[in-house]
Amino acid sequence: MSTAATAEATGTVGCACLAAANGEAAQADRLLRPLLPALTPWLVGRRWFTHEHGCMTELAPVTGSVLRQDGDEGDAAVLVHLLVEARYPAAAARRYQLLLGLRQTLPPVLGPAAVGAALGDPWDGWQLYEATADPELMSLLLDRTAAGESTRSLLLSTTSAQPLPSGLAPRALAVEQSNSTVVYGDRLLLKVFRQPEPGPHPETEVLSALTRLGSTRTPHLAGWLHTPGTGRGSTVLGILEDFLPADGDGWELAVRQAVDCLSDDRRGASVIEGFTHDSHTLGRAVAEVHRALADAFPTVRLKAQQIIDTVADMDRRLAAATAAVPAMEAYGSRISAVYDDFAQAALQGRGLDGQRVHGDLHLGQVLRGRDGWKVIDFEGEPARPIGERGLPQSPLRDVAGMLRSFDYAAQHALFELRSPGAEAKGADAVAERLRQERRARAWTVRNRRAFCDGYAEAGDTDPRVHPIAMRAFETDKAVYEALYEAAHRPAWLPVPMAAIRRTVGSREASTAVPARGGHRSAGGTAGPAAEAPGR
Ligand SMILES: Nc1ncnc2c1ncn2[C@@H]1O[C@H](COP(=O)(O)OP(=O)(O)O)[C@@H](O)[C@H]1O
Ligand SMILES: O=P(O)(O)O[C@H]1O[C@H](CO)[C@@H](O[C@H]2O[C@H](CO)[C@@H](O)[C@H](O)[C@H]2O)[C@H](O)[C@H]1O
Repeated sequence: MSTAATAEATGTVGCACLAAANGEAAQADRLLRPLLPALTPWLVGRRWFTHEHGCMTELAPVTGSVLRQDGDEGDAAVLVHLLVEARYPAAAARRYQLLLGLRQTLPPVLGPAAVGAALGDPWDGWQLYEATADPELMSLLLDRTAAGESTRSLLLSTTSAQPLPSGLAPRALAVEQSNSTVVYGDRLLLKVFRQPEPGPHPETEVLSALTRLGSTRTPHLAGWLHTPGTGRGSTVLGILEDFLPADGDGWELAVRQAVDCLSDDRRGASVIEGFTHDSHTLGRAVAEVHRALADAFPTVRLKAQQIIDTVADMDRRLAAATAAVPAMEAYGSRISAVYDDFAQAALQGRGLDGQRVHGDLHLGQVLRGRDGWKVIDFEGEPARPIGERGLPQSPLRDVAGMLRSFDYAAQHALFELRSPGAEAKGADAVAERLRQERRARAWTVRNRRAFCDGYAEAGDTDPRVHPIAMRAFETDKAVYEALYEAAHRPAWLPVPMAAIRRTVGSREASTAVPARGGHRSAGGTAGPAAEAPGR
């Protein structure tokens, strides 16, 4: 890896900064203009691009900078860092962070990252591509910013006075969700936020607090990329954390085990119980993380008004989901009844403990390593405004997210086992399918129970003593999932819809709607042995 220097927007080598405060957008505009023709169609196809109602009218530059290797002959790879704003006639603008590579000729290995050709100076005819796929450029980014030779619009702050390890080989993680991730030599991981917003970032806040506390259940924060300034004047662009070696994330491990457990061929006593120990230790790990978060951030007692506000928020989400998912309409009043139970319990004086939470906890957010489960991705729920994600909430929300995830894993295992045209293959195939469905339900119940047992042992509360709150949180999560699936994976929509059907059904079947005075908390009291709702 050669050394590097920053270059000006014009592409002239030797100037350490791109944009002075004045005219920053104008310089970014000069950078963006030749890239726009190829960039726009590519951008709208990204998994992290949000499609608003109405056509995007403009992709406007906000800031831009260029990093290039020192001493190159003008034909080496160039890294263009851009913040751009997608603008719409009738929706708020959205800001995106782009890391783009430019080379005169694209090597075949970078073919899958290709965006198109630049048109106009200073890179007319150069090939544009997604830079996180290019190890050379990702080394350049980390080395330069770590050396403090950043551009004016891109800085790296670190949590330790020790220098970062150098010479680590970068590789992009193939999974691309809301963000893009690059691993450096299995030591460090850089997560690039694709829709960065000004102000403090929930994940930086949580990981820096937990790193200070010495938490062993979460990755240590090594640093963060950001724009200059302080408070709301600065934008966190990415975080650098320890890479946690793992045999897999909870989702892969759970689905793999559930497939074995559901199928006739692979079943045995050890397979049936296969994941329950993991679910149990996972419950304990999540309780430990909740305890650490309660130590690091303020805790509150959520009283009637706050719970009523939460219910109003759930109702708003339900309205949005009903507009987006026609099948939701049939359940609207029954879902509202689940939320009303929660509000009623609060009005009868039963509160809940509130604290900083994860906000988007599911099996994909936990990694199983040699020393147990680790919890990652503290960005909070992507659909919530960033400024609200750090507000104290009931940790039962996270528990509800994880319980929903066990249902997802079992349903996904069923999907993987589906043999096309089973019905046409006769009675045996139909009977096998029914067996698999029964086993999927049993797998879910077993693992939810094991998780709650672990959580109750290591934490302050057993989620099952709060059936009313849990039913509301799980229903709200399923409504969120329906919205998410409708937008991103319509084929998965039946999973949350089936959960909603069961949850409203379980409310109607139960006699759990409590009599006045019969509760300890807004969650209600069903006794510690009660099964978590939704089954
Ligand atoms: N500290 C870490 N150590 C190892 N792998 C990680 C770490 N953080 C994230 N990952 C991996 O990167 C993937 C994406 O990370 P995540 O924080 O969930 O990003 P996103 O917000 O885009 O979903 C995870 O599913 C996990 O496989
Ligand atoms: O990981 P992200 O922060 O991007 O979370 C979003 O995407 C998740 C899907 O990748 C989505 O999770 C839903 O699907 C999971 C299986 O793919 C399942 O384990 C979760 O229980 C389910 O909610 C998540 O809701 C969304 O915010």
